[in-house]
Amino acid sequence: FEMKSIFCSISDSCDCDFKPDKKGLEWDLYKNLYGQHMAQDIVSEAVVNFLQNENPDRPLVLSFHGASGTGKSLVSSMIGRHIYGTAMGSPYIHQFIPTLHFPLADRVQQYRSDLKHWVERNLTACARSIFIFDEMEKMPPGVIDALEPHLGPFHVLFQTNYRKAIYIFISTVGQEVINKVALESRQAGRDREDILPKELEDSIANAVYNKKNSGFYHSRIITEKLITRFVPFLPLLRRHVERCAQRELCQRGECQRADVASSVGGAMTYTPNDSQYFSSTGCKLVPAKVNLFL
Ligand SMILES: Nc1ncnc2c1ncn2[C@@H]1O[C@H](COP(=O)(O)OP(=O)(O)OP(=O)(O)O)[C@@H](O)[C@H]1O
Repeated sequence: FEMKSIFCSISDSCDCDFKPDKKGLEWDLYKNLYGQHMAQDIVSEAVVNFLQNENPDRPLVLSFHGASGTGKSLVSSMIGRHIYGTAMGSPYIHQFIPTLHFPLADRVQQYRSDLKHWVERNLTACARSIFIFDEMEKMPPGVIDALEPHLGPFHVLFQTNYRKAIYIFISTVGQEVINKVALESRQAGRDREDILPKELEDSIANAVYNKKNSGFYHSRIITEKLITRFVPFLPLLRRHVERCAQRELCQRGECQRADVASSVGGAMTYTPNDSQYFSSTGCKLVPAKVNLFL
């Protein structure tokens, strides 16, 4: 480990066992992520461009937003899989879960210092590390700002290159804004695929900045515009839920049971009450419902 760190500092190019499969990532997003045209486009473009760059001038910082079960964790594991060949098993992919790693609001100072040192240590060992912060809505405010200096364009500190890292933040904050735009668009008879990221980005940034008791509340990461892209995940429709069910069935060798996929679609709860467009749990309960109907 020591030798490797020294080598990495000197060469400024410690890429670990970084073997990006850019085509594989694009294909996986296109084929296996349903109903999320914005996430497909933004993630493909941002990640592929970033990976192509031998010497990026700042890290890639993505923030995923949307309701539960819409594919946020799925996309973060796709990114991991196509960069390090394994979703979460790689020593260069680090996942933080606030309720586990930062449970106490009165320990913010301690968490800040732990987080900063921990990220620095990992980037010294592997400049292409990936850091995934799940459930940002549950992180005590202030903790994440410890990373502010690392997310910007300036950092080559103590010979560690901080600009090759990928940070992914995941949260449900912003779902109201996203779901509102999805609903209005549907009511206006507009195609779902016509919703553009630029209609949502500013409102998502506002929502996270103003959401009390959550990770980005009054965070300088937002005011300093250190998030490369906000990635909106739309609420899923019944047809997407049925596709999730169909895929689950195929994985179990029951591909022909379209009747089960349809029953699963029928068994979900949909919102809003009157029009029943959007699955309130996305595809999350699909495996459980498949068990029920199979
Ligand atoms: N858009 C989608 N396309 C295909 N499969 C999906 C999609 N959304 C969810 N799924 C399926 O549902 C499961 C749960 O989704 P996922 O964990 O990605 O949700 P999430 O958005 O991260 O929600 P949460 O915040 O509750 O964790 C995934 O493993 C995946 O199989």
